[in-house]
Amino acid sequence: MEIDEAVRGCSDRRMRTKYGNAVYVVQRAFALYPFEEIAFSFNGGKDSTVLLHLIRAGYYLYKKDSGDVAQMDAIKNCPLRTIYFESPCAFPEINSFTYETVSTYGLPLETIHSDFKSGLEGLLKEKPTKAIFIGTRIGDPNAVGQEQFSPSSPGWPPFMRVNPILDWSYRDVWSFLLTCKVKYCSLYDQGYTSIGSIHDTVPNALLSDSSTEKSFRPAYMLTDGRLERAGRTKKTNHKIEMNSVASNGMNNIEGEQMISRAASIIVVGDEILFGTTEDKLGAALCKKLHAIGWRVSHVAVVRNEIDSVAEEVERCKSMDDMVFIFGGLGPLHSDVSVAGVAKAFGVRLAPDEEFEDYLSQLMGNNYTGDRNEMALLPEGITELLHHKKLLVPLIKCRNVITLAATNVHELDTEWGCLLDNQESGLVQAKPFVSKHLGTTLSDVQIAPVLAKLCLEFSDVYIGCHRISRAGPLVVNLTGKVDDEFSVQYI
Ligand SMILES: Cc1cc2nc3c(=O)[nH]c(=O)nc-3n(C[C@H](O)[C@H](O)[C@H](O)COP(=O)(O)O)c2cc1C
Ligand SMILES: Nc1ncnc2c1ncn2[C@@H]1O[C@H](COP(=O)(O)OP(=O)(O)OP(=O)(O)O)[C@@H](O)[C@H]1O
Ligand SMILES: [Mg+2]
Repeated sequence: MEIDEAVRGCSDRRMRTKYGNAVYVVQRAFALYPFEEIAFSFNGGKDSTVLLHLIRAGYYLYKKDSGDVAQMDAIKNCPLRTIYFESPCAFPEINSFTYETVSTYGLPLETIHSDFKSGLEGLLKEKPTKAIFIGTRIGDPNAVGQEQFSPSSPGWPPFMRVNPILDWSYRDVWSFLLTCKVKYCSLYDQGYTSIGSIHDTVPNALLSDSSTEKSFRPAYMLTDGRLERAGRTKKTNHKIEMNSVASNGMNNIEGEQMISRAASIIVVGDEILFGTTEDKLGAALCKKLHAIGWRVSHVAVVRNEIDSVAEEVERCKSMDDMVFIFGGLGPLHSDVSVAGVAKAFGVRLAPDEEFEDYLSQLMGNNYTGDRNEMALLPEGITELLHHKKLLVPLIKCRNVITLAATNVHELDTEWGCLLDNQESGLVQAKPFVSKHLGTTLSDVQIAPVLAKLCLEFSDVYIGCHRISRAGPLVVNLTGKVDDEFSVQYI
């Protein structure tokens, strides 16, 4: 079978792994459901073209494994029921490719001329349909929360959505199509990277060829797969939307400075709780936040357990403007921080191609790329914070920033990068002003004075601490200065 041979014979280990997992899903679907009750949702797009060839390969392997050896030569194609929702707004190139392809591969086509939901209702009434193969991939707007086998949503007719390429990246799709040398719709060679209707799809501007006017490079040349939908004009790109919300960096409008900001810090480390290591980073970060006028509401040390991290993140993320996490980041069994953040936001971990590129550059041959657990980041909520001084960008999930620093020196660098980066959301707030007073008055003498001051100046922080029981008491007064240089307290 030519697809199976092409992939198994290629040198791209990651491709072979992705292919192996996807054809396994296809084979299980054939084992689970009667062949005539399975359909393939095909629309001539690149993802469904990949899926078509995976289904052909999976069907061949399924038949081979079931001992249908006598017929093996005959199984060049997979005569699976194929459904196409044809719309008058489809590109003519998509329509012609779809029709040509089903004819080339002997697919019995059922064309549906209504919207997805009512079309599927009609289909299920007409013919029992238990499962439908779909080319959904992580990163598609409708992929969030789906697995390789996901029942249709409430309100939709009942069937199993089978998504064999759910974990494939944009680059995986193109590696496969090019490795197998299969035909794909001609629009992809004209700069289209994801195809909707003629009204909402244009070539991806990131592929525009500056040397020749109005010409675009082919879709496989797009390097950042997250921007594959940049040519879908009417729909907003989730990532871009998030960036614009978060684009309130240090040099932002003065109005931002009036707002009081609070952060919490979560330190992940069994070794700190065992008492074998001392946390220095929490204290250093408190100082840095204080220096830019942020209040630290809370520093917590938690165990290297997904649930401990998740519970703490869940508490802090809704309480404070920003949450910082240290520790538990990397490939070790105890590195659970990112998984804890994902759990706190109720999303799963999904492969991030860009992050993976950084890791493979950093680790060279030690990073194999087919086991990419370290490049799994919380789906749909992750932004990468880049800086030329960082070898690997920092991970920001909504208002939670995961720091990679393991000592104070590394923290200094990362902090500088965060302050430089507009997307970090670290706005400069009004600075604090602090005064420290020492007194040898006894606690009993000073207590009523401080109580009165607390009542009178409720927006000034008044704290006390001692170096020793017998020594002097240090009183700390902290507030913020307003524009007229009088004290406007927090
Ligand atoms: C065969 C098939 C099954 C679908 N099942 C569901 C479903 O169960 N729930 C749902 O919300 N959308 C379902 N959809 C709609 C898709 O989520 C999505 O809206 C559609 O693929 C359009 O994607 P696009 O906006 O990227 O073009 C289904 C679509 C197809 C083709
Ligand atoms: N009009 C349609 N008819 C049949 N199936 C469809 C249709 N639109 C979407 N699908 C199914 O949903 C999947 C995801 O659609 P999507 O548009 O993201 O991918 P694609 O069309 O294959 O590739 P591209 O992202 O380049 O447009 C398709 O692979 C296909 O299985
Ligand atoms: Mg499409």
